[in-house]
Amino acid sequence: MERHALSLTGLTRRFGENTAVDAVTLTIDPGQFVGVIGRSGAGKSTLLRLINRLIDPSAGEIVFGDRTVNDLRGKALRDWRRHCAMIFQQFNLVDRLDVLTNVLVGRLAHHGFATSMAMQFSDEERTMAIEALDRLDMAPKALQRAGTLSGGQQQRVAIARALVQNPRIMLADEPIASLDPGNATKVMDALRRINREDGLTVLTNLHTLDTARSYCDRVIAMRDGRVMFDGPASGLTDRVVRDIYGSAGLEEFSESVTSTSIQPQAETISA
Ligand SMILES: Nc1ncnc2c1ncn2[C@@H]1O[C@H](COP(=O)(O)OP(=O)(O)OP(=O)(O)O)[C@@H](O)[C@H]1O
Repeated sequence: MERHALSLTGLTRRFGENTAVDAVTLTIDPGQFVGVIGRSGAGKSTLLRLINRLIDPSAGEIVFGDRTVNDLRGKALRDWRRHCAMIFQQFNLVDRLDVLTNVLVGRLAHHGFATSMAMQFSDEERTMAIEALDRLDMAPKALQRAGTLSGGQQQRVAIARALVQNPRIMLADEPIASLDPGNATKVMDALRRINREDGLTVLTNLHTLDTARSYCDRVIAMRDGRVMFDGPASGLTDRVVRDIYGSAGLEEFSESVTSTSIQPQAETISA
């Protein structure tokens, strides 16, 4: 796998008068597990969407290895999006399709028009999809309709779908915001395992401080589009958080959602 640093320089995105991401400059080394935190509207989602070019920057540069991502067009841009797998708060699975087919959807970007329209996949791709599901303890559900799974199970299927893209970077936009604590822990544990086993860079927006502290090597705190803190999770003391967010912000981010000590809970829907 290509292992390159991702560098953002002066990255800016304006929506009319509003500057959602304001001159962000940072470098993410390969294999880092990075959490982006900040209050609602701080620019976290916009930052992720800029990186995978779902939206275009108003100014600044995104560089991955020797590739200037903000200049990419056409096939090169499609390849980049394939290299940056993204998972979302709402999972975005096709409810009526089975789990295995949902994972195989992650392979479509590797296909030409005809085979992708026909949803034709090779045996090798099916094996790859089953292996990805197995890593997330979801292989037994491969033939079940995605819509019948719990939220935590759906998110793990979404991670498997992202993995079969063979990504260089995994972007996760509030991946646990809709999940109960037990499922949130399983999803974060899965991301951490992939990060450690594959050396895959993970960049995830989180809305709880304790999750960032438990899982991230590095935390980036944003406010009004700017980076207010960038450092190891251990540097995020209550004092730093209060300085960045004010005391109201501290309460907002201190609530507990995941904890490495939480025992896995029963899934809300079982097969
Ligand atoms: N497509 C858009 N059009 C106009 N304004 C937008 C658009 N997307 C984001 N914004 C604005 O940019 C700012 C940053 O939004 P963003 O969604 O990146 O914040 P966030 O930190 O991810 O918030 P949340 O935690 O609520 O998702 C907000 O003021 C938002 O209203």
